[in-house]
Amino acid sequence: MDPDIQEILIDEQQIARRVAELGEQISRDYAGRPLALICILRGAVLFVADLLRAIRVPVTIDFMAISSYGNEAHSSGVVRILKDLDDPIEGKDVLIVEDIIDSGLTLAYLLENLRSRRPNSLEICVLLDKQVPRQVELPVRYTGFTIPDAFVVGYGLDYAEKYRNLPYVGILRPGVYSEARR
Ligand SMILES: O=P(O)(O)OC[C@H]1O[C@H](OP(=O)(O)OP(=O)(O)O)[C@H](O)[C@@H]1O
Ligand code: HPA
Ligand SMILES: [Mg+2]
Repeated sequence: MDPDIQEILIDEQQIARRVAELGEQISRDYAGRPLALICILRGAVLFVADLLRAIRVPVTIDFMAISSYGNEAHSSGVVRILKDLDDPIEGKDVLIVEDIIDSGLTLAYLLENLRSRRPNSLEICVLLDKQVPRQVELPVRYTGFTIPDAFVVGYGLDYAEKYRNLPYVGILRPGVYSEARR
């Protein structure tokens, strides 16, 4: 295990099993409706790659890059679009794919922004739902796992751009980000 990781929360096999279940559920729900996935870069890239392969109905994928954490362990509160979608979503059945919902600020911003583009439907799929008092309540349709209030990394999630390559989701040793602040 990486020495910066305090504890593995969700291992590779648990992730694979849950992603397969989500793929089946999404395939049932969207049967007969062409589905447009929107992957929120960068954190959701591993999740979406696995989820896409678990979906058995016609599906397209587009990418949007958003950032609010920068190199910090807390949200800056300012959500910025770093890269917009390539294709219009008007009239489409859209599913936003995110790695984690924490404060909810990123998804609240995205919902409002994407709703204004008039999709036929707009739903949210998150791998991790962190149990924190939400600053904004959000209708999350598909959730992989609920996790405790700790800063996690791995399977796409980073701290200061590191640890995205870990195959599991683990709690980052708090010393790693407190030492970085000095
Ligand atoms: O619910 P919130 O408090 O808004 O936090 C969730 C968001 O924060 C992280 O993105 P980040 O800004 O770190 O960008 P990244 O995906 O490129 O790491 C994460 O990937 C989510 O998009
Ligand atoms: O716990 C987290 N880890 C990584 N990125 C995040 N963005 C919001 N919360 C987190
Ligand atoms: Mg990040």
